[in-house]
Amino acid sequence: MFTIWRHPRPRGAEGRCIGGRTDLPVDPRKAKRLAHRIRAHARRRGLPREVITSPLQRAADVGRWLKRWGFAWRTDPALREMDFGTWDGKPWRDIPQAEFDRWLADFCGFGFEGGESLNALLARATAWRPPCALAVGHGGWVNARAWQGPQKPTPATWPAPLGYSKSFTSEPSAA
Ligand SMILES: Cc1cc2ncn([C@H]3O[C@H](COP(=O)(O)O)[C@@H](O)[C@H]3O)c2cc1C
Repeated sequence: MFTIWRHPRPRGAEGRCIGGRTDLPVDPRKAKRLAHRIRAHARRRGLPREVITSPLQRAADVGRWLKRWGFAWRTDPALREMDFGTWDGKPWRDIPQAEFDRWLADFCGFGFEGGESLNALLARATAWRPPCALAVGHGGWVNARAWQGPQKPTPATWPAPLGYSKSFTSEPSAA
């Protein structure tokens, strides 16, 4: 079993398509606050002081605080948010409606011009093996890990992301 937190609210995300290619900063006080909560979570449950995070700073900065407090911290690119390709970082309003409609028409297979399809994210998140009980990552990744199917996600069934700094506990996927 492992618990993954979504990173704190980053700076500059409003109205933009922010994915695995856009490395937004996070307020150090917010990163420290989440790190405190993760440390308390580990202490309450007697968990090893070990954490793994996405390499993107909005998640990694939480790992850096925990490292200062004696945790073993490492990053794993497999925890990155979905790569939205040429859309990544752009204001949603700047993405042509026709392109957006192409995505909605092929929600899981659409590749975002040089990015990663939702199918690929689902495969990546499902296959991930937790090396420790504590992780910090991203909203889309957590949704992909939590997706139970059997149907493939659609624009109507894809859930809203976990709130910033909120957690999800997942059973290790049975191999
Ligand atoms: C299919 C899909 C649709 C999304 N729409 C937004 N996000 C995701 O990408 C953004 C960045 O996530 P974070 O802030 O946690 O790094 C958020 O809007 C989140 O919901 C999506 C992710 C996926 C996979």
